[in-house]
Amino acid sequence: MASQAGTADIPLIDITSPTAPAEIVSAAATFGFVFVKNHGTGLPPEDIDKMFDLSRDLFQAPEDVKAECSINSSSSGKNRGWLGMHTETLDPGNQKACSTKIIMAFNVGEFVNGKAQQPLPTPVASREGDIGRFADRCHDLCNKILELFAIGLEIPSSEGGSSWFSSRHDRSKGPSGSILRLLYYPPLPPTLAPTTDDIRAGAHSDYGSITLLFRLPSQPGLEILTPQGTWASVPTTPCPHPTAAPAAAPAPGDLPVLVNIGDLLSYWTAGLLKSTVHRVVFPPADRPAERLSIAYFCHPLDEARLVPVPSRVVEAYVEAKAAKGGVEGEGGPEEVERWRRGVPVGEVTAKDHLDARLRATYGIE
Ligand SMILES: O=C(O)CCC(=O)C(=O)O
Ligand SMILES: [Fe+2]
Repeated sequence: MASQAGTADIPLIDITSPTAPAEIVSAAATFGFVFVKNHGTGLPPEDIDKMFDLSRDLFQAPEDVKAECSINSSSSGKNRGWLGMHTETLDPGNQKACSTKIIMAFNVGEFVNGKAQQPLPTPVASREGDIGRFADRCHDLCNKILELFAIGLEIPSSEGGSSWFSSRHDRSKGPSGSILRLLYYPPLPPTLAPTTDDIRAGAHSDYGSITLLFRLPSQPGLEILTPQGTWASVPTTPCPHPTAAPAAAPAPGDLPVLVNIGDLLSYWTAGLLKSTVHRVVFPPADRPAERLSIAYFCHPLDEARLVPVPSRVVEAYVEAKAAKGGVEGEGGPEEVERWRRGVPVGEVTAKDHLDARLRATYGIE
């Protein structure tokens, strides 16, 4: 098992800066995670706070109210709705059976004309508009970020240039597997002190293109697996520069947005952009024991074909990797070969990829 390291020194980026494309590619290629300053995201801090309030109302609702919108119900649709504890097995080999709920989530799929395409639990049904607007803004931010990646990867304008990725995430062209997920990690009763082996969310990588992650200032717990095989905690506020004056505690919505690369974008870039394994651990005893977070999993259009990215930066990376016979931990010759072929075995479209991951995680067919 990986040992504990310190804190991950994940860079903080201003997406409106002219240097953002190079900075974001470098952070994604090094850490797979990057902090994005709230400024320029199009996500007003008040909206983020409002989503946390809504999330609290949802999770405080009685179990039977939430269960009406279960992910297993036929009216919710694939990968949508309420998930209780053991519905999700992120890391079956290492996650210990803890006899209480360790993670609860509500997955909201794409809206059509401002309407959710699944039942919403009573406590939040009247706030459908807020949820839809937040998901839309998250998607728009993801597209801004994907544009920065396209610029940073120097995709020629003859091939689509800065919109190479975002055009494949343009929801006006069709459905995608994008999901807004509200997460709640309940406090453990004192009789159930977690052992060091108990993990709140098992080690996993995300499936899609990129994930936006919103957390609360007083609720750490997220850790990433470093290339050295150790776990490093991800601070809720980026580490200040050593010489900077200590900042006042930020309000939740003022925190930078944490962005991470998913498997699909990593695959698409032959492993240049890293899809980093991460997990959520229990907090030290002096911290509030419950934890809330919100994730937006951005996926390409279902029918987006997984063709090679026309980028000389990616190509140079592949050539360098091939020359070394593949780099350990960054995908070997097989990955290089898959990328050269352009189409992974059995996965022609983004939907093929997502379906394969959902089958492995939830047994969803
Ligand atoms: O709650 C968190 O901080 C992370 C959640 C996560 O990684 C996920 O749902 O994929
Ligand atoms: Fe995740």
